Amino acid sequence: MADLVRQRPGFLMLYKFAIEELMTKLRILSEEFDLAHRHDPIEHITSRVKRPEAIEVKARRRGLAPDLAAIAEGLDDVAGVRVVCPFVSDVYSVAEMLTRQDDVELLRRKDYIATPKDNGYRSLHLIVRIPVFLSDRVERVKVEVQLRTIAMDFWATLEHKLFYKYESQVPTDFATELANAAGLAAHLDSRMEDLHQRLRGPVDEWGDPANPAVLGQGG
Ligand SMILES: Nc1nc2c(ncn2[C@@H]2O[C@H](COP(=O)(O)OP(=O)(O)OP(=O)(O)O)[C@@H](O)[C@H]2O)c(=O)[nH]1
Ligand SMILES: Nc1ncnc2c1ncn2[C@@H]1O[C@H](COP(=O)(O)OP(=O)(O)OP(=O)(O)O)[C@@H](O)[C@H]1O
Repeated sequence: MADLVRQRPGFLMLYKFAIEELMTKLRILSEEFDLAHRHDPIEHITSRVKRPEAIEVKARRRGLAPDLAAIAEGLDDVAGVRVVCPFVSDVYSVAEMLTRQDDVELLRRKDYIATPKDNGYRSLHLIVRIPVFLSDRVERVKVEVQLRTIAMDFWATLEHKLFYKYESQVPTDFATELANAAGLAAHLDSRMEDLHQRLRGPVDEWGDPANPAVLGQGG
């Protein structure tokens, strides 16, 4: 299957283009929101096209037929974008601003912030489909968008390194430690969110903080 993917470079190129389209949308939201509200809701963005070998492993695990149409249909994360936000409220704002765009079709939404996974994993996942305009046609391509805070990303990145791919082998006491650590990260997020809201204060009729002095912007 990995060879099949490699032999058709146009297949993965489509996902690369979809990522570029989505990254442009996110960069525009980031810059414009910052200008309008004096707060950038995006800390950083990363992306990846899944490697042919990883596509093969996952396609086999899912029992997919060995053809590109089955992979495109059956795998949602061949193209992946990860948006890391300063605050939890930013995660939901960015998701909302992205999914209300006319050409972004929301296929699935999993809120692992409202309902964390048993191991403690928290993030908001969206599967979206966006149009990619080619020389002779338009292709609608799926992209997995993971939105999370810096604290959630810190935990998930280290957990991925330690355990994610070896879930069944995690000893119980390790799993408990890990879930506790995720709880600490969530607590930190909630304290930082509280500070953020207090610093912003009530917003005026333009959507700007009514308390610029507190942000160091008062005359
Ligand atoms: N570090 C970490 N990442 C996770 C965890 N769960 C999900 N993810 C990430 O989120 C992606 C999608 O996970 P889900 O939304 O649960 O999707 P799924 O199709 O049910 O699960 P997968 O077969 O893992 O893709 C995964 O491929 C990982 O990149 C986790 O427990 N730890
Ligand atoms: N949506 C995404 N955006 C950016 N990076 C991602 C995304 N999903 C996974 N990654 C990163 O890509 C790297 C390779 O991950 P891989 O393609 O093997 O998938 P995975 O999501 O970790 O696992 P699985 O294959 O079980 O879904 C990892 O570092 C992972 O954190």
